[in-house]
Amino acid sequence: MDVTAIIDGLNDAQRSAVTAPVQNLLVLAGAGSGKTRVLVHRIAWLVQTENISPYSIMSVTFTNKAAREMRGRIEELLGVNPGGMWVGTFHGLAHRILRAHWREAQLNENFQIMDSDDQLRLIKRLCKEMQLDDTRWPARQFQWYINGQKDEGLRSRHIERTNDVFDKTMIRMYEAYEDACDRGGMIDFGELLLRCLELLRDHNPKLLAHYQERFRYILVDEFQDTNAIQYAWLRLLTGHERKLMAVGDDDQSIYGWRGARIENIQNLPEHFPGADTIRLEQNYRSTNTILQAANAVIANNRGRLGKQLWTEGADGEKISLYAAFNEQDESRFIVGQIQKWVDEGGLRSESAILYRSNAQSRVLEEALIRSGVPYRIYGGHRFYDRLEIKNALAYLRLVSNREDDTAMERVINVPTRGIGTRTIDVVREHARAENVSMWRAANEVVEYKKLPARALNALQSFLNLINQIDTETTGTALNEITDHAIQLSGLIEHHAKEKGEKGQSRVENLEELVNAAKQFSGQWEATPEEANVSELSAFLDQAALDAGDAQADTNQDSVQLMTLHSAKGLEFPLVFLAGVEEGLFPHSMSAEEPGRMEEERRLCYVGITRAMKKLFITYAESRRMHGQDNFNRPSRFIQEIPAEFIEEVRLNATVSRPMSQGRPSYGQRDNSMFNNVQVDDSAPKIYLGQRVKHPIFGEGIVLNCEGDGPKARVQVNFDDEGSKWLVLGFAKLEAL
Ligand SMILES: Nc1ncnc2c1ncn2[C@@H]1O[C@H](COP(=O)(O)OP(=O)(O)OP(=O)(O)O)[C@@H](O)[C@H]1O
Ligand SMILES: [Mg+2]
Repeated sequence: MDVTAIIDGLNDAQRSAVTAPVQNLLVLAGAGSGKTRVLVHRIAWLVQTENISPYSIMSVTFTNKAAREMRGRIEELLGVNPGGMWVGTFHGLAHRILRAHWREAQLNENFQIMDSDDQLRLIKRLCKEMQLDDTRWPARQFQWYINGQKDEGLRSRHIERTNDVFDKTMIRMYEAYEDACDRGGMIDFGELLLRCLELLRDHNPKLLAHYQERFRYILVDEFQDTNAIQYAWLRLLTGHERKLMAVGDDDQSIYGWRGARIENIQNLPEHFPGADTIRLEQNYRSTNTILQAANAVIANNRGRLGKQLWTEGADGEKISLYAAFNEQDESRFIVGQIQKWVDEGGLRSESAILYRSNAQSRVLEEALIRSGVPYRIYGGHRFYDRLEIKNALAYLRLVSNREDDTAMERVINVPTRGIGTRTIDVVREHARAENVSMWRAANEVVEYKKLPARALNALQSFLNLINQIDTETTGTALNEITDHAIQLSGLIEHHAKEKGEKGQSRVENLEELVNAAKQFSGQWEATPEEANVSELSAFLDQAALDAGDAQADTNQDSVQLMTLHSAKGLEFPLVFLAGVEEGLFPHSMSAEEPGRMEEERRLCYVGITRAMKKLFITYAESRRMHGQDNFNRPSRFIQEIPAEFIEEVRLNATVSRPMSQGRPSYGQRDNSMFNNVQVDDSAPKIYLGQRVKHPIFGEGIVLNCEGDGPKARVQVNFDDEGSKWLVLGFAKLEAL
């Protein structure tokens, strides 16, 4: 047996972690210091030198993708397939135990896992049965409550009773939900862990003993993001044995909003006796510049466990900061840089675009599609595949064509409006019998009164709703039709009621669709073949094409797009952090709570440290969000990076940031962004970032200004004519 392959290529600290005797261990270290590498090598070491069978090892990772990669790397090191070893996510592993012991866990043999949409549908049904008014008691709120309780390991019977109506109703729903799940043999994600914990802890000491004996060593990656129940589960499985290796980084804890507890790292030495803490301080991933920038940003957080990270690597290139005029310009810039990278011999798959909110991907995707650059989105749907977008498009499709049965089926009761399955069955039946569309059938069912009055009313109001959206928007612009449809349909309100980031993100996506419509109008010109096609149906076609434009297949070299959250643990030679603006990142939702702001900063630390060679940070001076133009300031995180590590890229010119007065130049420009340029009263009031129109050059955005009064000069970036300097007094600019 050759162990050199396992310990070669490790530094001293890494080697001491890998070769430590079988005991509890905490590896606490910053990004890119080789934590995941240590974990993989330790598994190989245990198998090779401690004679622990792969069958006796469990390794917990954060995503299934990470689990697959880990398996591959272990196999490479060992030279054999580590069959029998359990590598997976907490949910995946709990699922495995439940499948094997469904009877003991009091489940049906064929129990079904519900995803979050199924779960919501069930809760809605219960709301109706319990006659809860869904405006006062949105189903999402129940869902959020139930999942939160399960993450804490609590069933309805464990929750303290109060006289508070809110608490009482939540608990009542939780009880009804538990019953319905048990009857139907269904289990949700949170239930996987909770049920497994109870099975081992409360019901079956023999089974617990079996697994405690079986697993002689348990390893956990990304330990900083474990929540209460995951932690309890680990404590149970390790028992009194000393056999846990946890690797993590308190600075990368980014799931606090989903119940992750950073304290689990602090408590570890107490709950897992004899745990040695090993710190890794050398970073192997990033250039010195990138690493210093990350260190400087995270230094602004308080209460850190404190780590030093250094690298032997070269300084590398400076971080490029690009101030885009708007989000279109930002995307164009990013795509241009990626093309340059590829032209110089790089791979597309070496580049990643990271963003804070899902909605940001649309404009980026469009720029990539326009330039024919293949891309993949991780941990999320492509924009036009997202549930809320498909629903909104279904309304538009019905407005455009009443005979579109798929669209009708999709949204007839979304959001819920009292049209039950029975009603839909009757309509379907009628459509089939008469060989007409669902729409016609629904009209006839109402006309012939084929259902009880309540059902008929509900159906009639749906038909009216579609007609109303249509008539009220005849002759209006495409974005207004879209806006009207998402408002009147109740989709916006429906998602706005959801608690948490998901609802917020769905609302943002819907608003983004309005932006997409507006942009489409600006670009669309009917070809002769399309003379009879309305702008709306052309828009719908394009959306369908975009959605059907198969995600670049795994083998194709493609750019990686993902949210910052899903980028955890990964690394890429070329990274773009897009939309680094106040309000977007840090997200406005985190502004009030100091704890949340620190979590945003950790997210920024995660983002910066994904980059190996080159990092671009971009922000837009004007961005359409929530249906209006926003002029956000550059993110505070940019200001937290020392100026020496940054160079600004602007209008094809690269300038080093002047250090005069110790203030970065963008800070000054940023302040002026909100001040009107002083001009005499006859000239229009122009401010930076504003859209203007020139009689000859057309429309553009004001980028810069010099001087004041009528002689002031402004720089305008015209959509078609490029950037020009003009004297304000003569230019006849019209503010738009
Ligand atoms: N001793 C070493 N010699 C050479 N390369 C190393 C060494 N240790 C780690 N690396 C490389 O450094 C990079 C980062 O390692 P790894 O992903 O394990 O870090 P990490 O601490 O898990 O990072 P993160 O906190 O982002 O999850 C990888 O490309 C890895 O192969
Ligand atoms: Mg890692």
